Amino acid sequence: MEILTTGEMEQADRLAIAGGTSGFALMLRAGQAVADTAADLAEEGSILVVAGCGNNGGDGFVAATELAARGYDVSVILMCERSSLKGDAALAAKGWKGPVLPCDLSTLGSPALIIDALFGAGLNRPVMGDARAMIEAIIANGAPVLSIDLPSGINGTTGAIMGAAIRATETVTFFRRKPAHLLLPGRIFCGRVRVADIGITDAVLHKIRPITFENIPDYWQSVFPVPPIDGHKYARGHAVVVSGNLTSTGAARLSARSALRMGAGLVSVLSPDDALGANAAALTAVMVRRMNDAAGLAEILEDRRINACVIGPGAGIGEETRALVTTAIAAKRALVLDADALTSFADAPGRLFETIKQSGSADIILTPHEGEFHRLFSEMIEKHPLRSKLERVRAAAERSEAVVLLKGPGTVVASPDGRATIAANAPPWLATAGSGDVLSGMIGGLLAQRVPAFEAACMGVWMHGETGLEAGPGLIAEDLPEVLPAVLRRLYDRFGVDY
Ligand SMILES: NC(=O)C1=CN([C@@H]2O[C@H](COP(=O)(O)OP(=O)(O)OC[C@H]3O[C@@H](n4cnc5c(N)ncnc54)[C@H](O)[C@@H]3O)[C@@H](O)[C@H]2O)[C@@H](O)CC1
Ligand SMILES: [K+]
Repeated sequence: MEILTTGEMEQADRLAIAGGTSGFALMLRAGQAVADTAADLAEEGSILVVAGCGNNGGDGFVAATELAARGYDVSVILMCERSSLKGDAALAAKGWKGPVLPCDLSTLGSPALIIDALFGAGLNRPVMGDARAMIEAIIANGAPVLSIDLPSGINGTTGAIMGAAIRATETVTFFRRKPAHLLLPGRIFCGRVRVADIGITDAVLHKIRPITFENIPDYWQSVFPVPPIDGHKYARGHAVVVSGNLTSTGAARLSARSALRMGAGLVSVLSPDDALGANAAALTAVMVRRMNDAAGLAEILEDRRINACVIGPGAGIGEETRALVTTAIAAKRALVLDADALTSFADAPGRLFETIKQSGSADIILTPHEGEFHRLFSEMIEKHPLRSKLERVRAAAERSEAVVLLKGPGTVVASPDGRATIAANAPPWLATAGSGDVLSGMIGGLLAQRVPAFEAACMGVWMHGETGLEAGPGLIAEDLPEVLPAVLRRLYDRFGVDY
């Protein structure tokens, strides 16, 4: 499902209006959708609408009118003079026949529900003065809040808090979600999000050409790998994972096991001599091969059947790892660079980006967490400190010419061609030691099955989140590959794949 920035949503409104649906008709539908949700949230008791001076307030007036017509006890507070309302908002206010209370914090009372119609997409500066005092009074009131379009104070495009913001119980937005409904901190402030149809047709998307999407199976279903009945293991690819030395081998094994569970036909751990025994003793279906340095890796990669490579989990930081990375890039294998493979370039990220650029490879994925991301892209972050996570990852993909996956709550994946996805399915207990190693392996397993890099990264992130949900609170990283079959089975059922 597409995600629209507030600018793109304005364009959608304009295109719908140009197509013959008036702005006021859109507002009427928006207000009615809000009234429907309000009726679900407050079966009895009074409803207070707090309206701002723009069209978000207009939606609030329509909802108030609709709810009063349904017999609810509704009151409206307006943050400006009624006479200063313009356009559709002024028309909407005309439809409201009840009193309009001035902005007085003492008149909030004890409503069963507050409808937040202060600011929506038009919020364009930090909230101060009366508006901020009102937001704080609504928070202090404690009544459930239904926000229209966005919780007031949240920037729709970045998800940032502009000074102060309402914490909604539920948010009703229109046509498509906005980045703030998925990006943190916005997502936390939205509560449940409902997307209402207000009569804008999907045809407008052909003109808008959105490049941001929710990371859900619908988005990558068309490239989800399903082995054919007559397939054999080599057709499912061979992934290799580079192991660290004797004291740090677990991460690579965890990653390798995840790649195998994800469906790679064969997976090998490439191990230095000192760790061969440890790796061999701990692995069964995953194979072990000796590999001591970049020359050894180059030799192994002469086998064209090895088509995907994961470097980073427990690999160690330094020149040796840098050499392994440049060797794998030069060998043009689909590649996941994680953890130590990224930190090894912290002092000279340009060297990594230049190597990627020269290779012309489209199948390289960088999977940093926030710390590693800062180390690699510090120059860019210093230049544009206020960018949202979405904007930062998109710029990083453009800079590195690789797919960039920034881990954390609300993982964002971006492609150098501009496409990006935001995930919202990961539970917080997924933040545990080794979880990232599993993710890199899952993606490696998808690359081995020849899923294109951007989709493999998106798919891996979503599946990783689902395995977190499946394993539940208390999970440890080892649990994640073990519950992957259950997640895959559900996906097969959802996609209607026979098995
Ligand atoms: N035709 C349309 O464009 C539609 C718009 N809709 C609604 O309209 C909303 C957008 O309306 P608007 O563009 O009028 O914007 P808003 O109603 O979100 O707010 C804009 C007003 O707030 C002021 N403002 C912005 N930041 C402020 C701050 N920090 N402190 C004080 N004042 C501030 C602006 O100067 C402007 O007067 C959407 O969120 C949605 O709820 C819906 O009715 C559907 C149709
Ligand atoms: K609002």
